Amino acid sequence: MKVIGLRENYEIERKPRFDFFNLLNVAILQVSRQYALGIKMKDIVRWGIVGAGGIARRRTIPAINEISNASIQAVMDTNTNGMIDLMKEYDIPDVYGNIDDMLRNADIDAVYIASPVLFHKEQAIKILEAGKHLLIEKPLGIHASAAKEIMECAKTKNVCAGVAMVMRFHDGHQKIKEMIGHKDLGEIVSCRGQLTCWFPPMEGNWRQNPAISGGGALMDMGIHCIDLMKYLMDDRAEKTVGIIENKSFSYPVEDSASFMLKMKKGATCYIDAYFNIPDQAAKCFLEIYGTKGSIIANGTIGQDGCGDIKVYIEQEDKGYESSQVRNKQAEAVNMEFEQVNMYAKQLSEFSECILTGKEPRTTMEDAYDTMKIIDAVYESAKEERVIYLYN
Ligand SMILES: NC(=O)C1=CN([C@@H]2O[C@H](COP(=O)(O)OP(=O)(O)OC[C@H]3O[C@@H](n4cnc5c(N)ncnc54)[C@H](OP(=O)(O)O)[C@@H]3O)[C@@H](O)[C@H]2O)C=CC1
Ligand SMILES: O=C1CO[C@H](CO)[C@@H](O)[C@@H]1O
Repeated sequence: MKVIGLRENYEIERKPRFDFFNLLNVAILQVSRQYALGIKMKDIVRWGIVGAGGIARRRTIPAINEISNASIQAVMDTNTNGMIDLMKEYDIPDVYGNIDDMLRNADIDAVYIASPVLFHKEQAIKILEAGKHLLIEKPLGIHASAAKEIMECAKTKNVCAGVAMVMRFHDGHQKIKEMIGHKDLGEIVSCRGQLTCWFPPMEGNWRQNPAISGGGALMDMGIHCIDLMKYLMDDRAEKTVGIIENKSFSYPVEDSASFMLKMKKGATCYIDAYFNIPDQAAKCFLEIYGTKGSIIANGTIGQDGCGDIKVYIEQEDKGYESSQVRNKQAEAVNMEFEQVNMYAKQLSEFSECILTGKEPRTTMEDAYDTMKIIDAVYESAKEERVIYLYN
C-alpha cells in the first residue's frame, strides 16, 4: 500500500514508493484478480479516484469493483477519514492526499473526479495535462465558463474525456429514448421532470456554500433532469425561463428551482428541483406527452435504477371529441425494464470507450451545453425574463 501526502498519520506501515516487495505484492494482486476475471491486463482500465466521499464511496468505488474491465489503482482525498478501511475493503494499492502526487503514478490510466464542484476545473485540467483519461462528475464546472475551459483543454489532448450523467444509464430511460426515437409517441409536445430531496441546513456543507457548489437545487439536482430530457429527445434547449427561490431554508443557495425549457424540436419541458420535499413524499415523476401517446415514469429519476413506467398509446385517431370524456383512456402498458446498477454500467461503458476509442455517452460539449442552460436559468430568474440560448 502506498500512502502519500495525507494530512494525518495512520497506523499503517509507510513504505517507500519503490519498495520491490510492495510492488511485487501489488502486481501479483492485480494479475491474480484479472486472471480470476478471465481478462488480460491490457483490457483493464486502472482508475484513480479524486474525492472519495459520498458518491464515490456509496456508488462508484463499489461499481468499479464489480465490473470486469476496470480496477481501482488509487484514491485521492483531502479528507482521510476511513481511507485505510476503504483501501482494505476494495484492495486499493495507493492512496494520496494530493492530486499532483497521484498524477505522477504511471499505473493510473484514467481518473474519476467526485470532489466538490469548485475543484473540478483545476483538477480536470491537471488530469488532462498529465495525459490521463477523465470522467468527471456533474456539474462539469461551477459555471459554464469553467466547463468551457475543461472542454477546450480536453480537445487538445489525445484522451477519452466525458461527464458522469448517470440517469442516462437507467434501463427504462434507455427504452423510453428508443420509443421516442421510433416516434411511438408521435411528436413530443411536453415533458415534465422532477428531482427532489430533503436537505435542511448543515453547518459547513459545501452544497450549501455557493462559492463551492455554484448553486443549490438547480446545480445539484435540476441538472439531471435537463440532461435526461436532452438525451431522451436527442434535442437541445433554445430558450428558458425560471424561478429560483428559498421557500423553506435560509442558506445562501436556492432550495427551490422551477423552470421551463423550449426545445429546438418543439417540446416544452417543465422541471422542478427542490431541496425541501421530504424524501418519503418525493415521487420524482418523469412525464412525456406526444401526439400519439404518453409515458409516465414514477421514481426512475434517482440513484437506484428502479421505479415504474407506464406507456399509453392512442390506438386509433378518434378525431376531436367535444365532450372531452376521459374515462376511456388508452390502456396503460407497464414497460418492462431491467433494474441495473447504473453506476456500474456507466463506469463499464466509459472504460470500454477508453479501451476502444468509442465516444463517451456524455461528451464534454454536451455537458458544457447543459451548464449554459443552468447559467441561463439563474440569469432568467434574476432578471425575470426569458433567456435565449443561441443568438
Ligand atoms: N451522479 C450522482 O448520482 C451524484 C453525483 N454527485 C457529484 O459528485 C461530486 C461529489 O459529491 P459528493 O460525493 O456528494 O460530495 P462529498 O462531500 O460527500 O464527497 C466529496 C469528497 O471530496 C473531498 N474533497 C474536498 N475537497 C477536495 C479536493 N480539493 N480534492 C479532493 N477531494 C476533496 C471531501 O472531503 P471533505 O469531506 O473534507 O470536504 C469528500 O471526502 C459532486 O460533483 C456531486 O455533484 C454527488 C452525489 C450523487
Ligand atoms: O447528483 C445527485 C443525485 O441525487 C442526490 C440527492 O439524492 C444529489 O444530492 C446529488 O448531487
